[in-house]
Amino acid sequence: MARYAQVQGSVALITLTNPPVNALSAAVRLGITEAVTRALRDPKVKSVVICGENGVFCGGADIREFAKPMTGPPLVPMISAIEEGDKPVVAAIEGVAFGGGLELALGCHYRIAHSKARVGLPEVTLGLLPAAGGTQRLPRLIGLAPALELITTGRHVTAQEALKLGIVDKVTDQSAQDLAIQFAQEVIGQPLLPRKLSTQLTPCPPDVDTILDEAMARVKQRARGAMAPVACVQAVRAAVNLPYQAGMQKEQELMAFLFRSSQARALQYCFFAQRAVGKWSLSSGAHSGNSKPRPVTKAAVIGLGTMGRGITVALVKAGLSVVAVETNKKQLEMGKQMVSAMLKHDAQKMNAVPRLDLLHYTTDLSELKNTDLIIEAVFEDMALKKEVFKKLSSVCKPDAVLCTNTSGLDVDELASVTKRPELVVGMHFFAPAHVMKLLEVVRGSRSSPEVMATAMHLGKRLGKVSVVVGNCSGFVGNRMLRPYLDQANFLLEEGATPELVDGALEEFGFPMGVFKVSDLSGLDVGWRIRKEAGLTGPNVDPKDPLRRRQGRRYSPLPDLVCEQGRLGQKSGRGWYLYDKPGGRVATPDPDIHKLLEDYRVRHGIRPRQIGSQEVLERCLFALINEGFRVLEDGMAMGPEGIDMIYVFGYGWPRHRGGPMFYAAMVGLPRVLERLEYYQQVHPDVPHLQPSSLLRRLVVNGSPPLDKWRDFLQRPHSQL
Ligand SMILES: CCCCCCCCCCCCC[C@H](O)CC(=O)SCCNC(=O)CCNC(=O)[C@H](O)C(C)(C)COP(=O)(O)OP(=O)(O)OC[C@H]1O[C@@H](n2cnc3c(N)ncnc32)[C@H](O)[C@@H]1OP(=O)(O)O
Repeated sequence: MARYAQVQGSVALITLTNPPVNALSAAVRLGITEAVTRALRDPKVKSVVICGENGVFCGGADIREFAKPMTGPPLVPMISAIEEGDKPVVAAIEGVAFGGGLELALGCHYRIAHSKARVGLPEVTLGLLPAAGGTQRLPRLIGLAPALELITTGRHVTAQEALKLGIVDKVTDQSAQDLAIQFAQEVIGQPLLPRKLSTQLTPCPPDVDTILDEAMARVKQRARGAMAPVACVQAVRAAVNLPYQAGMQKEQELMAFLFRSSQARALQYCFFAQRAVGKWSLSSGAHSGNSKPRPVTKAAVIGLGTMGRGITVALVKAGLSVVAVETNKKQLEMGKQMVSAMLKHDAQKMNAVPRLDLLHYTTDLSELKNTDLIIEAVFEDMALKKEVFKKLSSVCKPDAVLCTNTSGLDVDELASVTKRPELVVGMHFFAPAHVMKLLEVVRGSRSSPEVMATAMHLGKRLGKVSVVVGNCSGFVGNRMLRPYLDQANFLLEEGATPELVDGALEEFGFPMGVFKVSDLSGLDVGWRIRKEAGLTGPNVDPKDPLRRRQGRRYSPLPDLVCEQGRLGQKSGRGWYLYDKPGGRVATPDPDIHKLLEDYRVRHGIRPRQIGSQEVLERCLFALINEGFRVLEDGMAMGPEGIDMIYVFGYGWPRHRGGPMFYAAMVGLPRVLERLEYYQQVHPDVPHLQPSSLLRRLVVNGSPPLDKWRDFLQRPHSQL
């Protein structure tokens, strides 16, 4: 796991060999320890180079080992032995030096990086802190403020920035390993003490306490309840206030606390879940490993509304040539201006040139003859979308892939109007489409493996976390949102206020509560959908009482709010009051409180005190229950997919792992018991009826999440 060789006569070359990222597993740590001991003992060896095989220095500690009992030599003494030795050690960094990998390099006396390499301490994103001396050595090397920033955010740094910051000593376009070997010979005999970071003091500006206090305030504000960033600041404080050994002691104490936390488990689960969803499989046996994507060099977007514009920007940024089609000339001109502005803004931030040359705008669908893949993003109306698909089917080349960006309409119905249903697939982007990381790739019953591979591959090129989902109403994300929204509305009827519900959800870790999000999206969106579904407006069954629709409880509160012209942020009033139309600062609105009070009086509802716990249980457990139904119906590959959809598309706090992971953390028996309780109290709310999968899992002793698949009734997959 670490290869030893003697090169150029006097240089010991230690190569980490643990593909794919040379993670510091027990075997690698043992290999390094033995190799370093050998090099330090061998009188013929005058200096040492440490590098990684296959163009990667090291991706850090082996995260998979964190769930198992620790074995092998620990990292801290291993790195100390390198630093304390009397021979110069040079780290040759190619690819990445992340986490424990960078800490290993910081224990070396010199660091040489390839120009394409990246370094960083991303432990915070795993709910941890750099606990192999990173919080003590990095501030000593680059100073307090930059070290705080890197450690609390986990940001990756390019070789060029690392050179500027002083993390690395040299950057090369050639082989970092060759330069390191040459350099290791040049530094033989030079004093080593100034290169041993543990012997140095952290360079501190006079306002050190202010810097630390401000950093603490900043991370607390951003962390939304995550503990690791706070612990990172505490550890770095120790690098300023304490001698090295005491600082290391503090680092270990803080790490021990984080290491055992449910947040660390959740964040590490997310790390692997994010990678797992990319490895999709279908019930037919096709999977990501045996299905080849079609080449896509030229794409098209139909419709230049908000979604179409975002999708266009995302495609151009990924380097694709794009034809943007909008039949309305005025809308086309507006879309063109907005897309150009977005691309220019993005390019400016990255100090790059906007690729406007990749774009072609037209009102004419017949210009799509040569495009490989088309994404339809017109208004959410089945008749209109069908008309577009019919035209696309006759205009586009026979092997062009046709995608729809519908947020919940039936992909099969759209496919049925084309002559190539096997080449039709859903690509459900989330607004703003060039920013949001989530993509639901919706498999229609006839979508071919090749077309699934193409959509998933394109998602990856766009930098999205793409999740394969089944073709059901609302797909996965929006389907699970419905019970959540319903519960929030019911809570208002029963005595809550929008700010009480939102407060509980924000305290839980959502960036915005449900009512603030609704105001941001525009309340008319849901209003229109409810009208079309016959839940409000002229199509309501006249026999239905006001608070009951289609055999179940219904809250007309959102409709009443819309009827008053309160459409959310854009109209300056929604569930909250805003300073102006388009304003963003929400303040509680006495008119909404009055509306709620009058409503309760009118319907004879006696308001009651509602606490945060009830808000969370009713909103989140209802959503989770629908997640179990999604699994039961075979609409998702597994709980990991659902969790990634919620983390990347709906603001679910990552340190809580996603709804299904959260359910497992809370305990499935508890979730079931609370759902049963609320179902008894609200028998007219079917979505509180616990799903049969949840019941089966509880009866079977609540197996861990990765075993849930075994309890699905077969054949179940609709994928
Ligand atoms: C009980 C009380 C105990 C108390 C105290 C305990 C103290 C313990 C002491 C520990 C000391 C801590 C030391 C250190 O500070 C901690 C760390 O180093 S944590 C790890 C930090 N590193 C990272 O976060 C990097 C994570 N990886 C990446 O960012 C990327 O994978 C990459 C390296 C940039 C490569 O990206 P890609 O090329 O895109 O490839 P993938 O991402 O798809 O990865 C490929 C493959 O590799 C797996 N993998 C990647 N990194 C790791 C890793 N560090 N460990 C294990 N596995 C890793 C990844 O999962 C992929 O595999 P797949 O999932 O597809 O099977």
